Amino acid sequence: MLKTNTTVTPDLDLVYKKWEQRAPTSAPTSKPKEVTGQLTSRILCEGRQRWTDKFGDSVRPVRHRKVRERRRATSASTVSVSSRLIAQFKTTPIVTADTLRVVRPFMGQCCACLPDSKVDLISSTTASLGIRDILNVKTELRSGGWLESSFDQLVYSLRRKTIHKYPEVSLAVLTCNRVKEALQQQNEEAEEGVGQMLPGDVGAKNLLCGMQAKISNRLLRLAGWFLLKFLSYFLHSVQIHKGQLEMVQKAVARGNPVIYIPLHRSHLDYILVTFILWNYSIKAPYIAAGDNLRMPIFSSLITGLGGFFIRRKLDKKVGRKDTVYRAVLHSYMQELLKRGEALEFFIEGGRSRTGKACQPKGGLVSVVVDAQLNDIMEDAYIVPISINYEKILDGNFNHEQMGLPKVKETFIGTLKAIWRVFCSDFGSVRVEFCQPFSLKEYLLKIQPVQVSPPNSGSDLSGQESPPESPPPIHKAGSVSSLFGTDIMVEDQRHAIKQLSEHIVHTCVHATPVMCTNMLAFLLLTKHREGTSMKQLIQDFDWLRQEMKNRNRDVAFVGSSSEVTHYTCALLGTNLVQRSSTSDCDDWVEPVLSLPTVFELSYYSNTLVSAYLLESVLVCSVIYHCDIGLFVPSQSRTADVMSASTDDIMDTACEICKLLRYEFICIPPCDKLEETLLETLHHLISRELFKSRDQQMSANIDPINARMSKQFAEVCWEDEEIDGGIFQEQFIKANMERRDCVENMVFLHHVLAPFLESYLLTARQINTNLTTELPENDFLQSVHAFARTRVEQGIAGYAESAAFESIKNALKAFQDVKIIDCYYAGNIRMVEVRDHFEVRDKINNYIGLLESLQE
Ligand SMILES: CCCCCCCCCCCCCCCC(=O)SCCNC(=O)CCNC(=O)[C@H](O)C(C)(C)COP(=O)(O)OP(=O)(O)OC[C@H]1O[C@@H](n2cnc3c(N)ncnc32)[C@H](O)[C@@H]1OP(=O)(O)O
Repeated sequence: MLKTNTTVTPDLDLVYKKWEQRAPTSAPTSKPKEVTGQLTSRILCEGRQRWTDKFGDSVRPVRHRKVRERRRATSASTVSVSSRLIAQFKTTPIVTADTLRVVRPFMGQCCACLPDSKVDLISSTTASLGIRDILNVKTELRSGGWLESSFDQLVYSLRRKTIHKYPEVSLAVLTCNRVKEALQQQNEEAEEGVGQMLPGDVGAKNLLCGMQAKISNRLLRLAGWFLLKFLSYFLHSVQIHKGQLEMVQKAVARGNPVIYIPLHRSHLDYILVTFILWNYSIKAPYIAAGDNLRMPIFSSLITGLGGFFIRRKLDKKVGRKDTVYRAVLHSYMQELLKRGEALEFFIEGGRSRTGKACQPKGGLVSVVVDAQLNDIMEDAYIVPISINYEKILDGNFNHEQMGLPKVKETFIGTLKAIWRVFCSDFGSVRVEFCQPFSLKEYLLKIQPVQVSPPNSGSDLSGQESPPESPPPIHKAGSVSSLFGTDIMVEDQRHAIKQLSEHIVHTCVHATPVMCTNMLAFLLLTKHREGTSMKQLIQDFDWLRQEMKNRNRDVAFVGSSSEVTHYTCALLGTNLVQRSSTSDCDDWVEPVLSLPTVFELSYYSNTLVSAYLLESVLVCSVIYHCDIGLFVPSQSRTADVMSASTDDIMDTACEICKLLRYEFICIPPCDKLEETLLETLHHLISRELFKSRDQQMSANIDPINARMSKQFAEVCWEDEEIDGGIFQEQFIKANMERRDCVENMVFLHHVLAPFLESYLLTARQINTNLTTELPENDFLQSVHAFARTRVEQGIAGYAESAAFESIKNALKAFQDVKIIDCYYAGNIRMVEVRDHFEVRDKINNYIGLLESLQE
């Protein structure tokens, strides 16, 4: 059968290509019947054969019949004929099979800094348990009787054990000392004329009523059945790793609270997490929901399914802490934790607008840490979660990346969005539950937290509490730092920040790579001017191998050719354009105009983390060695300057520091210098860089000596550094080999759009920020400048006009003490720092960033 297929393939391709050239895509019905018939059966045959070859007869491609029929009916006008055919038979590349167990890397394992958690909950079989498609319940209904086969979803739903007891905590919250003291303090302030007087505890009661969840087992069961039935209308599969869920089940069984912390990509995230847990009969978590979701009908659904409402900003007024609100929220969460309930919150504080993880927020994490430090619970398990979509359900964020305000959620808007979702195709979703780790172990490992007195947890009210008493409520007024000069608590704040960053870093590196991420990444880094389909498929293969080498999981299988065609169709013609060329191969081109390019870079950004440090080092070498990477190859000289490792490392660290609002480059338990040195070594071993030793006299500063020593240790283990002489390493780019140059250009392209945003922000600070300005006005002016550059064709990368990057750049320049921000009333102002070195500093940054532009 395989033989027949291989012989048939070229002929059919030819017939099909000829037909496609004749028939315009707008008239797909003109396709001759015999071609459609032949092609259809070929694809089906090939697909089935490949499937059987790979997985045997026991596993079938999962595809909902209704979806197939509906998609057949609706897809005609939107995608080209070839793409449409591929989309219809997409079961081949997308797989939800048990038997994938051997080839896939097991993602999300605990970091080496948590040795006990790393070996806890996991067994020798965990990694090999394989992938499951949650929407396919047939595999779970073993008996296969009449009832099961006719009403599979209903039977499955009724068999879930969802009768859990959810505690009532209102009384405990309202009578706890923290809330009472907060009310007392507020009333004292009101008497002094600063705040508003509240009768008794009415204020706290109202706040709690509007906040708390009222989980209903019946509603959960109904929602579970509904989702089983309808998710397959717009999703092909929801893939999870069975081993990961087994670990979560074990953690839950221990009775300690489990804290689910997902990265936030879409409104479907929280639905999927509870839905998956429901599938495994695990108790639903209490989920922190921003009060922007408080809408008629939806509010009741949200609270009934586990959501509790929190303010997106805790304090209503800048500079005035709402102590009562903070106390109520804090006590509510801690009462739940005391009773062993699971919590879930989105640590980034909102959905990512860029496809990259956002900087984590510490507020809710601090409540959990506080509960641990105050022995409110014995221990808690943290479960980082990463969810990735082949196509994002929430549309795109182009509007906000163009500097326009976020459109507010409304009842009608939500209904429209749900309708739109039901009428579209979003491919598959992969949900990665990382290995749960013990909070106790993490906190014990961090010295500053350990040394804090037992009852001095950091909390939402920013308090330090004396032992044996509830924490006193802080004094209102401080805007930036809560704790003033109290070093111990400041340390604790830092520890909570580190924990949050650790969680986000784990999630980012566990994120499975979808086909849309890979295609967008290739188009934006390697083929901005477009390429032939043949070349694109080759590169797709190369990138798959790269991901494997970098221990990243790729969430699909199948031939790169089919996956590439399918991905082009899924992204759609407004992002990726295809045209036929004379040599019977398609030409594929990314759409780089504003604002479409932001959507493409959203998908591409998932992969940046895999190349981040290499790209940083290549940028550093470009800056120091002044290599003509961007000049045409014929005028390029192989004889290039070399630079000392110290200089290269310093600049690389500086770039990482500058980009700290874009990426968490390394987990907080690692040292940046060491990780960069390892990466440098790796690049030398790949021959992208050449290294050369130079004997230096001992008259050197200790930092340089240490760096070179470290480098020598990493690169040349047997090399001795003795007495006053050491070997200083010099690095230069390998311009002699074409593949090395191409690789460097590629690695440069990974970060170049971000660096361009930073460059134009620096230039605007230098020239336009002559007096203090409202931050928003200044941001808008930088953004207008960025857009104009794109429109005039001056910009190297249209993505550089992304509003999010410009905002991050401004924050970074504040961090490196070039600008100052302060509040004038409720308005945030920016100004250039009044310091004699500031101009030199900004010019240095401009120099560095300009050297990295093509
Ligand atoms: C089977 C069927 C299934 C169906 C199933 C359906 C499920 C149906 C459920 C729906 C569920 C919806 C879910 C929607 C999803 C969202 O709505 S996402 C948006 C809402 N969620 C979040 O934002 C969570 C993460 N955010 C946070 O943690 C933020 O810190 C907060 C709590 C929102 C506050 O933000 P903020 O006002 O901007 O303040 P922030 O600077 O973060 O700090 C606040 C305080 O925290 C403390 N803090 C902050 N950082 C630190 C630190 N490092 N150390 C110590 N203390 C710190 C301090 O006390 C600080 O106060 P200050 O001393 O600075 O004044």
